[in-house]
Amino acid sequence: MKQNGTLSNTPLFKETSANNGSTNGVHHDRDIQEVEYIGDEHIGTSYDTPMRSDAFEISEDEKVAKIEEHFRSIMDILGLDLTDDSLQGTPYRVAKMYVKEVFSGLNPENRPDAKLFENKYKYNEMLVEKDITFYSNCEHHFVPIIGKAHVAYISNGKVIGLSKINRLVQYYAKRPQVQERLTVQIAEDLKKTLQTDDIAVLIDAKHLCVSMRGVEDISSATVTAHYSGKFKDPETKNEFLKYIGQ
Ligand SMILES: Nc1nc2c(ncn2[C@@H]2O[C@H](COP(=O)(O)OP(=O)(O)OP(=O)(O)O)[C@@H](O)[C@H]2O)c(=O)[nH]1
Ligand SMILES: [Zn+2]
Repeated sequence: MKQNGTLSNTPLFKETSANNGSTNGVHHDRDIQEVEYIGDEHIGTSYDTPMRSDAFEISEDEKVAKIEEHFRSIMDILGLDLTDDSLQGTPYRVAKMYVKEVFSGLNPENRPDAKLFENKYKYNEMLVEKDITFYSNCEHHFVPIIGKAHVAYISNGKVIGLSKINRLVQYYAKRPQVQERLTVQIAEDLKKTLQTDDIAVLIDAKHLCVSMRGVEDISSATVTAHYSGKFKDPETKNEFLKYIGQ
C-alpha cells in the first residue's frame, strides 16, 4: 500500500483524526485552519482535490484493471463490438491513460521534487515563467481543458529550477479539475515550496465541455488568477500582466 501524505509537500490527503477536514466521506488534505484562508481572502472551502480516504488502498495496477473492466462495460452498453481488433485494446488503453498519464497527478508520489537553491545571484525582481502549455480534464465532463499558465514569484532568498515550475503546473493539471482550483493549487504549492507569499498565477484556458458540447461556444476562453503578497500591489500586478502580454 502506498503511503500517501508522506512524499509530498502537498499531500493529497493526510491521516487525520475524526472528521478533520472531512465531510460526507470526502476527505480534504489540509486541516481546516489551513484551507480556510487563501492569501488574505477567506474562501471558506478547501482547494484540495476531494479524495476518499481509502484512495490509495489499492495499487495502480489494480486501478487499471478495474477501470478497464468498467470501461469495457461502457463500450459494450454503447453497442460497440469489442471483438473488433481496433476496439479490443481500448478499455485497457483508456484505463492506463487515466491512471498513469492524464490523472497521474492524483498520486502524491508523482509530485515533482523542487529543490531549493540559494538566491546567490541577488536577483530580487519578479521571475515570470509564462506560456506554460498544459492539458487538464474538466471534472464535470471528463473532457479536456487546454490552456496556458503564467506563473511569477519574487524570491525570498530561495530559488527553484525553472523547469520545476512547469512540472508543478503539469502535476496539478493531471487531475480532474476546475480551473479555479487548478489556479489556487499551483499558487499554494509554490508559496510553500518557495517559502514566499509573493506569487502570481494566471491561467487562460479553453474548456472542451463548453466548445465541443453543451453550449458549443468555440470562441470563449476562461481566465483565472491568483495574486498574493507583493502581487496584490497594483504596480507589481501590472508589471506581471505586461510581461505575459495581458
Ligand atoms: N466554475 C467552473 N465551471 C466549469 C469548469 N469547467 C466546466 N465548468 C462548468 O461546469 C458546469 C456544469 O454544469 P451542469 O449544468 O451541471 O452540467 P451540464 O448540464 O452538462 O451543463 P452545460 O455545459 O451547460 O450543458 C458547466 O456550466 C460547465 O461549463 C471550471 O473549470 N470551472
Ligand atoms: Zn466540463
